[in-house]
Amino acid sequence: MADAIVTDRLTKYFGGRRVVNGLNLKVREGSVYALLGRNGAGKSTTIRMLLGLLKPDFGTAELLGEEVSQITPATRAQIGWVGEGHPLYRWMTVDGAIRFVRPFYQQWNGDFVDQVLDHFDIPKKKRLSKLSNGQRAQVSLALAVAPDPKLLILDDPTIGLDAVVRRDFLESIIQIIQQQGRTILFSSHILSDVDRVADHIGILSEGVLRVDCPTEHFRESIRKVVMEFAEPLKEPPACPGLLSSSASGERVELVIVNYGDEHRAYLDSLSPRSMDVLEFNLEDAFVEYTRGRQGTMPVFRRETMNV
Ligand SMILES: Nc1ncnc2c1ncn2[C@@H]1O[C@H](COP(=O)(O)OP(=O)(O)OP(=O)(O)O)[C@@H](O)[C@H]1O
Repeated sequence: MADAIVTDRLTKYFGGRRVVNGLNLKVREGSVYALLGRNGAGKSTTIRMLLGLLKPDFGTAELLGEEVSQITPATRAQIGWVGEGHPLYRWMTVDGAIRFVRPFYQQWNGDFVDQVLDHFDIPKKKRLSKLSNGQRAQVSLALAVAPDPKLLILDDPTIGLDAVVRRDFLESIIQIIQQQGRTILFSSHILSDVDRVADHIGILSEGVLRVDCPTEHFRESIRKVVMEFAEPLKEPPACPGLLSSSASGERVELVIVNYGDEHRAYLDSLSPRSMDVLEFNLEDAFVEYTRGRQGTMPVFRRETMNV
């Protein structure tokens, strides 16, 4: 299947610091790809380069098969996006914002915009400056989806939305877009949303893409092993893929990446009195993975994992 987004060694420096570092990103057509990372990891900078809002210092990016710096108006019209903080001209009314954005696109699903505004009780005559942050977010998401884009790029779209709106609205947008085999790339810190809607995740750490694999694969690859021994160990066991370990008396906890039969056989050989292998949800797996130093993080990539 073709890739809707391809970057090749995409790099950005700010003040001599490399904040996006040789990024090779591939987002397959039809996928919902979540770009994750701790604060300052480089997500918005990456998205701004993809959208042509920021010039890379090195490397290239292609959207829908066209190099970002030379993208044609016809292709641009097939890309919907929402920037961080939902930027809109706040002096406009809701209706005015729709009339302003509408002529930029050949296709426009006006019914969808009306349905969204009705559903969330947003009066069309009201100025954007008089709406709440969450209501403005709803308007800007509706405007981004109205042209029925082939590719939707959203920088932290759930900022300012309450839990009900997040579920109701974001998920329905994703369903609508995905039904037609469209592609979505979004950044987020709400891992429960990501777990529900994203089929693939990328995790940036200090501008480096350390993880690029199916969401489920990442979640299931990280396990916590809790062991009780007859007496305290002199030092916690070391094994390949060990992310962290802690020991308290006879109890030892290990967090291990790519946990498998070899780990089990090795840990069994230490003759623990008991051993439990626990699964993580996506948020806990993300926290365990990203809380360490970058140098100690194992890499999960399509090319190294055959996925
Ligand atoms: N215009 C700029 N000038 C200088 N430094 C910048 C600029 N924009 C971003 N940075 C720096 O680049 C790094 C990456 O920022 P970026 O906004 O891409 O991170 P992020 O992953 O989106 O973070 P967050 O989750 O907090 O939004 C940060 O250290 C930030 O301070």
